[in-house]
Amino acid sequence: MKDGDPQETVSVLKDGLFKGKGAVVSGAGTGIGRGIVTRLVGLGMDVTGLGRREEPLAETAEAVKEMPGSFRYQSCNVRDIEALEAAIEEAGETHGIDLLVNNAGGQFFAPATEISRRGWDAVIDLNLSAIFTATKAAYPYLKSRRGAVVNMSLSGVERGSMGLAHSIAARSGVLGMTRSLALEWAGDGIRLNCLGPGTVVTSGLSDEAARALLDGLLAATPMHCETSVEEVAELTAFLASPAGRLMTGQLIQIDGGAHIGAGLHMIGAA
Ligand SMILES: CCCCCCC/C=C/C(=O)SCCNC(=O)CCNC(=O)[C@H](O)C(C)(C)COP(=O)(O)OP(=O)(O)OC[C@H]1O[C@@H](n2cnc3c(N)ncnc32)[C@H](O)[C@@H]1OP(=O)(O)O
Ligand SMILES: NC(=O)C1=CN([C@@H]2O[C@H](COP(=O)(O)OP(=O)(O)OC[C@H]3O[C@@H](n4cnc5c(N)ncnc54)[C@H](OP(=O)(O)O)[C@@H]3O)[C@@H](O)[C@H]2O)C=CC1
Repeated sequence: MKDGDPQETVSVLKDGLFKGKGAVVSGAGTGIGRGIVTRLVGLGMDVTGLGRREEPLAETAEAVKEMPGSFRYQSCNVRDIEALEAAIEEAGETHGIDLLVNNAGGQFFAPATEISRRGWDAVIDLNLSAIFTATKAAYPYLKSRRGAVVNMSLSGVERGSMGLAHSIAARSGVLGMTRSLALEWAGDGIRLNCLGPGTVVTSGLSDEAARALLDGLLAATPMHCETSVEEVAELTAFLASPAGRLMTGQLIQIDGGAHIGAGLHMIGAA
């Protein structure tokens, strides 16, 4: 996506769509999270952003300050259960929750034999347990607004992946949880879905080891292209919109066909 404003290029939703609506986005200071905040605030939403570091969150605030909605942020480690519950409650009381985006996440690449129990627990806490905590804490607010949840997953999560046993286990758990809560909460009008982005070039993928993977990831992607932050943001907003009214319990892979192609899951096999 090289020409023009990348968000303009993929924008299909109408201005003011989310005026008066509220959202919580975790991992809001960087990469995909910042892109999602930017689109939601651009569409008129009042958004609370969470993350551990204040500086990137403040940069997100600066980037959206002239937009139609509003953005407030709170430093919060989503692995701290009480802090996360309190942050969700505060956001719910401040502007209501029509949309919860569980985006904070990450892992390290390592073969299973090199993942210690503490390393396993760290990745499960961040990518599975924190999502359960946030979603459960948001339930009363989601219920009163007939809201939506978008959980950030990975392309190819159903296939498994070399070097990501912990992360794939966590995100498979999130998919199971998403589908189970989609059933339990359908009567409340709450919808839950997972998004599986392919390769998104963000700061999270900028260290030397990760960059070395990029060529392999793109070669294994049938469309040989990256997924843009703006594409993930537009799809997230779509899922919260009236057009997404009947979508629940889905894993939507936005990845140039990566999950049906040669196999990102074999990266690192050589
Ligand atoms: C299907 C294939 C798709 C491929 C595409 C994949 C694209 C994915 C992209 C992204 O996810 S982008 C976002 C990327 N950003 C990150 O991943 C960064 C986030 N990572 C972290 O924050 C941390 O790594 C962590 C996993 C949350 C751990 O955080 P914590 O601060 O708790 O860690 P430590 O206290 O340092 O260590 C805890 C424990 O973990 C072990 N460990 C840490 N790194 C490694 C490693 N590289 N290899 C092996 N083990 C590691 C560490 O040693 C500690 O264990 P003990 O030594 O105490 O036993
Ligand atoms: N980039 C990619 O190719 C892909 C990414 N994904 C997933 O998308 C999501 C966003 O990734 P991306 O934007 O690329 O990566 P980033 O590393 O830029 O974003 C991760 C965000 O999560 C926040 N975060 C991490 N740990 C915690 C924590 N314990 N408490 C609160 N916030 C935390 C970080 O903020 P802080 O450090 O300040 O806490 C950061 O803002 C992740 O779940 C990632 O795994 C999925 C597929 C592909």
